[in-house]
Amino acid sequence: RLTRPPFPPGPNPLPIIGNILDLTPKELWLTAFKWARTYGPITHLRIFNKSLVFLNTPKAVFDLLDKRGSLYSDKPHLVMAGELCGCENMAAFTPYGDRARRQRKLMQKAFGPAVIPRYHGLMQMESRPFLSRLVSSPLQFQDHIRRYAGGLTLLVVYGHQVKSNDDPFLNLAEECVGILANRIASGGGIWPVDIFPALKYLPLWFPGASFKRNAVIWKAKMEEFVDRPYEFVKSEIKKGTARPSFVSTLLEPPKLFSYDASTDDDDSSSSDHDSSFSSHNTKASQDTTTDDHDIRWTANSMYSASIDTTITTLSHFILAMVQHPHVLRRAQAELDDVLGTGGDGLGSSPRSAAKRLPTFEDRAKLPYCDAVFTETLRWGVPVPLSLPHRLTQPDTYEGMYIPQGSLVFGNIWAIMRDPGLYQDPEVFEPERWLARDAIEEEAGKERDPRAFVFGFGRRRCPGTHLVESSVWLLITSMLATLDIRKARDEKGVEIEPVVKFENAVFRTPSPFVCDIRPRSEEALRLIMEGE
Ligand code: HEM
Repeated sequence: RLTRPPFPPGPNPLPIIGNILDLTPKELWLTAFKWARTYGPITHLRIFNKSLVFLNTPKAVFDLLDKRGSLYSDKPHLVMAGELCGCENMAAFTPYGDRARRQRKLMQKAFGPAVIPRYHGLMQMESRPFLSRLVSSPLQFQDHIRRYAGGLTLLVVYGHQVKSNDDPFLNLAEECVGILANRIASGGGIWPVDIFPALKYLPLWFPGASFKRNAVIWKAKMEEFVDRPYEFVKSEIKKGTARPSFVSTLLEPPKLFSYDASTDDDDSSSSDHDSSFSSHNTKASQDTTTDDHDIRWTANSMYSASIDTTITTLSHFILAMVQHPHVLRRAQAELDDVLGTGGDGLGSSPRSAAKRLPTFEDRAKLPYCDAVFTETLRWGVPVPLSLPHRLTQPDTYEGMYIPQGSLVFGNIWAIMRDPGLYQDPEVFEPERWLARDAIEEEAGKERDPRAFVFGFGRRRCPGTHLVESSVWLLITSMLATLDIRKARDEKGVEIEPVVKFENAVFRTPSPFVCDIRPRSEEALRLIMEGE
């Protein structure tokens, strides 16, 4: 003790309980940001005998979470979330080891970069109904995004097609992701029982054991969330009506899903969902040690992780457009130039809307739209403290001691709001990404929000490549066809959107009032085509 280096700096702990009173159940990233400004690249807190470490600079996150990934890729064993609430098998909670590697392999098969082009057709097919739902009930935009994101993953992972916002699987997912993110993981996910595991033996009726009574209810919900869509696929397989999907292809022995990278190029234009899997099913996978349990939980992990993150990102995009009409107009002008214009100029835009919806082939010609997407990720910071990693051995970094078992948070919020990295970081300014080679140059690469907002090292988000395509397509499709602006009251006065962030893990804006409508009659026709 006397010879080891000091802990990283941080707020003074109280005797025994440490810094527990410094933690906030909501928006912990705002407090962690203040610590970063006060204490520098690393902040250390102690909760009873557990260390919490916040890494506040790109150098600190890359040095530790990336370069020392073999030490920093475990996940905390949380008695409350994992054992009592039954989440220990979800990918984001799986300890680093064989099971985590098997799960990530499966996710790579479903959503690795080379596979994504196979879903392009499906995304394009789903984006038009999304726009049409948005136009018919714009105030429910978060419901529509939920349906799009959940629907896309449900179709790809379970072969289930969502037909309404009231879909039972979508409702179940919303309820469970809400419980997980805002109840179980509230305040960083540390409960007294995580500090004193013996508390788990308290009988349910015992005063102060309400956490256990809640855990019983939440665990039952989580199991239902994992099992119901999975059992659905099994029964569809039995009936012979299963759509090809990630789960069905892994479950049907003669059609084990095998991903063969050499076949990517010739299939990239595939435009129907079925071909994402079925055309590649003939070759049985030789290395499949996957069992029912792995498939069940991996499928659920991808599904549950895709919904809130996408809702959050796209809600930030809509908010940014409402608050920055000049950005919307510039992006629309770029799209009009590339897609061609026509029509009557119903909307307030200087032009009258694009002639067709954007496709992935247009992307290279739309640098400003790409800049809007990049800036949305930076400005919105969907998961501001990432998810905690656990350190498996004691470590020393720049003369500071980080104890074994520390929970380590990449403080993405502090990085995305660092004026040393991004001038006027609070300002939504896509132009910052247009400076020549802003992202390609070495210095630019280090600033690219994609290097941060999806987490770090061996636990980095496996959904990044899907998001890169699906969110880009939705953003550009909305820009091409819709005007997004402030709503007006009955006197015609603009209503400023009021936004609150009341979450513990995701930075999801509360629903806000805005006006979303087609840019022109022609845009409306384009949206409604095929309805
Ligand atoms: C804009 C959207 C998204 C953002 C910002 C995002 C961000 C993140 C972050 C910050 C993490 C924690 C990484 C870490 O521990 O270092 C994560 C983990 C994860 N994400 Fe995403 N994500 C998004 C969309 C998705 C989608 C669409 C999927 C599924 C298709 C997905 C699946 C997962 C899974 C399974 C994990 C846990 C990985 C592990 O612990 O090994 N995410 N994500």
